[in-house]
Amino acid sequence: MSTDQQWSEEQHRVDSVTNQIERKITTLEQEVGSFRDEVVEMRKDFWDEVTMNFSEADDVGETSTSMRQQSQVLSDRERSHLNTAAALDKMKRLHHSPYFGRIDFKEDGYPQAERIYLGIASLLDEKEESFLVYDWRAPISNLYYDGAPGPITYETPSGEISGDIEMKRQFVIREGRIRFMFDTGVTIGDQLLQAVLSRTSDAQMKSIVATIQREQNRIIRNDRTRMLIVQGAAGSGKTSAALQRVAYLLYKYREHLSADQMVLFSPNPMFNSYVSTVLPELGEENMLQTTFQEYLERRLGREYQLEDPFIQLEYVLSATEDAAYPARMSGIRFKSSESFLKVITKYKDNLMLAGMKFKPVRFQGRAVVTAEAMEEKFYSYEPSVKLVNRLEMLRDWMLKELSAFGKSELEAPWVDQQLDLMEPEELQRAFQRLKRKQKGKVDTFDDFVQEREILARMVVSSRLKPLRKWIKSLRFVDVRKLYSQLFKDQGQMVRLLDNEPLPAYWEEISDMTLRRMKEQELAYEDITPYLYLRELLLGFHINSNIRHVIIDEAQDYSAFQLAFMKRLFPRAKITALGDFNQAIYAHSSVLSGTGPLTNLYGPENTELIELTRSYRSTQEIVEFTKGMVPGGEEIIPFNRSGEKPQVIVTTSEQKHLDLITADLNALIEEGYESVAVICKTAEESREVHESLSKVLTTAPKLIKKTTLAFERGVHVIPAYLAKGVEFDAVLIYDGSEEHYAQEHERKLFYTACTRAMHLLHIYCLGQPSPFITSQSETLYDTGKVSAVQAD
Ligand SMILES: Nc1ncnc2c1ncn2[C@@H]1O[C@H](COP(=O)(O)OP(=O)(O)OP(=O)(O)O)[C@@H](O)[C@H]1O
Repeated sequence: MSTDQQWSEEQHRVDSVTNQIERKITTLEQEVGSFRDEVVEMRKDFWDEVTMNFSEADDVGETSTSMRQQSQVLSDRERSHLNTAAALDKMKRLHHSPYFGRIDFKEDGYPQAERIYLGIASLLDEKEESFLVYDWRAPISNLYYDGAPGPITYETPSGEISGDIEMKRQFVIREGRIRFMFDTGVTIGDQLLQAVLSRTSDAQMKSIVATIQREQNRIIRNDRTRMLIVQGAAGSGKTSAALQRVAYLLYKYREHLSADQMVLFSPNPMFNSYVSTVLPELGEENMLQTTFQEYLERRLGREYQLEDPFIQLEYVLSATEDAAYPARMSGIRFKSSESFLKVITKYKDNLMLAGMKFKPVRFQGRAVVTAEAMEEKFYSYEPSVKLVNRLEMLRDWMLKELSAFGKSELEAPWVDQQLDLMEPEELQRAFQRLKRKQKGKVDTFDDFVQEREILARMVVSSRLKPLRKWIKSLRFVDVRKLYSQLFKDQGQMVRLLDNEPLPAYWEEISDMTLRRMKEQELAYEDITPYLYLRELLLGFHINSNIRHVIIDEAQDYSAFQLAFMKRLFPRAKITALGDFNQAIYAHSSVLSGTGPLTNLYGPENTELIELTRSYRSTQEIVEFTKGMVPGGEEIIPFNRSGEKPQVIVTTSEQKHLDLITADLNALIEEGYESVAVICKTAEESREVHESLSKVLTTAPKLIKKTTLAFERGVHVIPAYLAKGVEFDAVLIYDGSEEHYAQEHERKLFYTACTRAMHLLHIYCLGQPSPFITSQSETLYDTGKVSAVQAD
């Protein structure tokens, strides 16, 4: 406990630092103002300042030098303006809460300990000699997160430093006043974390820099491994750690790394908005954010109707009675597997020898180059030449064939017809164009024969232009046929599989795939393999600018997709964050210790960090939910108490809805800011939303896969869209046996329940799910919700 004297000394320091910040703010505001005025003036006067003279060659040179100098001065000023504005912005962020931690570190060989204060940015004193505040990402700040009081060493760019941590202290400073202050031991104090976690949830995620835990710090500061896998329980801070890690890397490598060289793959667009404020809060620009589906749409969306993962999941969850269900499931598993990846790779290798499919080049219904001729040509090249290079050779040959064809068409009747249809002005314009192109070589229209030939050439060339473009972009490779072929020829698939068996229901899988492709559709499980095959054949569209790829909810990616991403970003380090207990998609989990994720770069380039402490939910909710999943006994709740989860059983739909309505109204009345009614599917969410809209005092919001922003209030949401986000209170709409009993529904149910921070109420229309009843009755209460009695 800190004494009054310590408190007043610290407050004194806060006051002094705040005063210095205020003085800096005043100076910087003046500087920003004058730079801005200067830039505005310079832009206005730009042309006056430049000496303009174009009469002689020398003068032109002088003019351009003058322009260059002037624009150099302008861009220097603009840069100064931006830098000063950024410094001002930083001061403003520090103003009301300049720091949150202190350590006293005595370096070996020095008589006295240095007091090191940590904040979200660094601050020098007025003489610019010593640090009043260190950035939380500075090397020395690591001591705060990683070290307990006692002897310690830490790394700096200039070598290792050893010493003793004599004290570690935490603050909460608001509006320049110390609100909390306490000294802590090994970890960053429970008290502050208690306070932070007891708050109500927000529409936007918050930064956690003041309370980063030791194991999270390992994730944040890990910058050596090529592949960092984080397996963490629900609410263990995976997303938080990932975002602070981005801020850390941007700081540490600020000379070489910018925000647009990092990309975060999120589970859905709403999640993007949920996390988008963390980095700006820390004074950094956001990294690029996208979803895997968005990427796929960009690549294939114009050619096919693409199924998204949510539609696939809806099918998996609700079509169990469908006769084709087992085959679809078997297909999903197979097409997401590493085996299928190998099949496609081998298939491509085999295509070097035989089996390529081409689309003929046709013009006005006539073959310019037949598919057979292309095949023959393709296989006439040296077999040792790479497939992509052979395609390029083929392309060049085809372009020549097309030119020859064009020549042979000059006398064709359709060309005459075309010329007859041209208006005189049109002819004149065409001629002018041609003249420009040929740089005056063509003088007049005198010679009729020459004129006709020139124009005919032009007409033919313009009509063949799309074909030329088509050939140049290698679209003559019939990827659709090649992919279909995999499902048409069972013998070939058996050979490609080597010794592995064909997946169950192979015939049905093949029929299903071919049928959908005929309709110009690709099932979600087919999209990545299809794209992979296309890229293998035509060359990978790689992105070498990206240096860090962060994959959140990594358990939702198939082995196939991850391998694909590895190729896509050849120069990137990957951080994959996930929880195998939340793997709700039909493809198997990729997060096991020796699983496909580790295989991507090999164990020597991979590090796995596990997070077992769960921060989001109260102890009671964690104790209850951890019993639902295998390995759950490892999950440690953070020491924050609340009421036990409630299980409310009803027998009539009307009563069910009445109880939920009363509960929601009571929660709103009590001041809960974000409440979710979590349903199983989108269809159920729509129906529940409709019913609740009629009876609730506050209009509920329906969350759909297209919802972009996350707001406070009452939400009705399908469980799979609630991934990654959290609510003060969660009401499971129907946790009955009928809804959640199958093994594949276990993780979905777990995911839904673990979204709750403070309250979890599970309504069951009928017998409760076995995921509830298989647990000790001491972990939950039954039917105590609100004044309304359950039946
Ligand atoms: N060190 C910390 N200090 C303060 N809050 C924390 C800390 N770690 C996690 N939290 C809080 O716990 C909650 C869960 O964190 P986060 O969403 O990052 O977890 P997650 O592991 O990604 O969860 P899930 O897999 O269930 O989506 C958030 O409210 C976050 O702010």
